[in-house]
Amino acid sequence: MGLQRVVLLVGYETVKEALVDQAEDFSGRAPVPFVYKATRGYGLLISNGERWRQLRRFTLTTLRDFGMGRKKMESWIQEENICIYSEKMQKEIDDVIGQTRSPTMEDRKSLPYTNAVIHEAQRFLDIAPIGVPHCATADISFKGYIIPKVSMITESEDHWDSPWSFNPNHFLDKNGNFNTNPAFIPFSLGKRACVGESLARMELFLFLVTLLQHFTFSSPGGPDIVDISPEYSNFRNIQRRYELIVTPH
Ligand code: HEM
Repeated sequence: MGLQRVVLLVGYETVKEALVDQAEDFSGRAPVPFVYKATRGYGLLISNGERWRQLRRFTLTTLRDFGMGRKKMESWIQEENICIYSEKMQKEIDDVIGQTRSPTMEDRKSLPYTNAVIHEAQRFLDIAPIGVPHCATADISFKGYIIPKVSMITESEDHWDSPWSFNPNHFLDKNGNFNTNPAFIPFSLGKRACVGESLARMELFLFLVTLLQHFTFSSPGGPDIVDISPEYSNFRNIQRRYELIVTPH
């Protein structure tokens, strides 16, 4: 962020109050120096004002035309792949889908544990820990403070039983049913929220379930030697590299 002043919004309620209840005031994108240098201010992510409005409308329409989050997209995603493992997820997937049929988004309702693990992985890995900084569109008033037009605004959250542990129970009720938590906002909220959210969610679910249907993933030194803390943590949390043993079923 260099020497620019930053206002940090902490806690889900504060973030929601700013990005949803006062959406227009907080819809500006801060000129993050390295992004600005790479893009010269062009493109949906970094632009502001009329250019951003037009790009956003165009992008959402185009993604919709390509079928983002729809049935057809589902069948394209089913043909690709990535990784992760857990015996419990594999058992749930075996019981509900088996190993021959491809998963569909409809299956998500019947796979609460797998769905909870995906949500917990996104929460815990926290790849964009401060989101993508916003800026106020004018001198605005928020919670009794005046935030000048150029201030940067970033986000942070804190709403979990054990925020620093990987625990899928953050997304399960006591009967093992999937339970959403409003503080889960990896795609952010409001007018600047991620335009790729439904595509990304579909990919995460279909990739993971397909992989676990066909492979078991293990670590050469056993699970205990895997360090799941990020190797670097700054604007992004960068995860460590691991060696994996991938065994087909
Ligand atoms: C797991 C995957 C993803 C995560 C966690 C993620 C997260 C985010 C976050 C936190 C923002 C900033 C929102 C804000 O400023 O309040 C964002 C913006 C954005 N995302 Fe994503 N995203 C993901 C995948 C995608 C995909 C697949 C696409 C493209 C199809 C995409 C396109 C964009 C664009 C264009 C913006 C800028 C929107 C704007 O400034 O108006 N993202 N994303």
